Amino acid sequence: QFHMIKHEDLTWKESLGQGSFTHIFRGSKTDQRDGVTHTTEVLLKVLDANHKNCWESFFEAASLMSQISHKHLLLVYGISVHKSKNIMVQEFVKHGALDLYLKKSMSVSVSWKLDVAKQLACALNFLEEKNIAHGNICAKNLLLAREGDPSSDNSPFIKLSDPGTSMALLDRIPWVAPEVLDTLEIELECDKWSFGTTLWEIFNNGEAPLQGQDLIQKQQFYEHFSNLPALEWTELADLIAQCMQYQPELRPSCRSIIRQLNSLITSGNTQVFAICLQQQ
Ligand SMILES: N#Cc1ccc(Nc2nc(N)cc(-n3cnc(CCO)c3)n2)cc1
Repeated sequence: QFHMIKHEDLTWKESLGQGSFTHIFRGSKTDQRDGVTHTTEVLLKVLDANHKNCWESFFEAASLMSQISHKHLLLVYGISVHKSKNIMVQEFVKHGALDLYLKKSMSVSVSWKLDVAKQLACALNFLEEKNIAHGNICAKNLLLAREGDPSSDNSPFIKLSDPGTSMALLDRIPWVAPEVLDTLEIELECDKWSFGTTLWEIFNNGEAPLQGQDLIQKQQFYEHFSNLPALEWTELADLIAQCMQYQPELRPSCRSIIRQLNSLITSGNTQVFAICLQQQ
């Protein structure tokens, strides 16, 4: 159900790091179209040979993303199978994963963060309308295509990456919704929970929630119905709390999330505007 790419059409460049079961490389692919050779910069995501057992979810993720297209969904060109390696060929997104970007550049503004949050909410709304659950929403799976900088006033642009191989569920606490640990089913409401966790990450400069806690402590976080430490901005903390409700049916719809983000953007701008007026 997706395009097969010949191994000889791929060029491998430097390694860009390792995920849990995957290794990523910068690369390029060539293809002939109407007799002309095109070379495209790509991201090569290799699934470790010794994790072949989860290659189904790897390819399922790829095929899901390649069947639908949206400006905030990562483009997957296809897959390539060579010897014992399964390779997903993705569009190369210029600035890489958002969690690393936020950790590096501590100076992104509140409006920048709200803009990114709104783009993610739009991507989720698109998936919700197609009744597709992503299952692995987190800052690491948000890729930054455009930095956007305050001077030239152009805004950031993100792409939601493939769900990736479903890592061990306990490791994904507190991104994975609590009910998933019981049902092992990914529903639309699960993405709302993960959206709340990702919002928390974005407004904590990419810091991972429950950083450094071991699996027992993470399991207890759910057993005690705990919540993440609330942000100072109470309206934003409220939105995160709504998304991270233990009862899935009480979590807000994407439309409600977008509406609340819009009013935070407006109120944020109003506050900045008021401060500017005071300073005149
Ligand atoms: N320095 C640097 C730098 C690194 C990477 C990119 N580009 C890119 N493009 C993609 N399609 C996917 C990813 N990617 C990054 N981490 C993961 C694993 C977690 O999802 C996937 N990175 C750009 C610059």
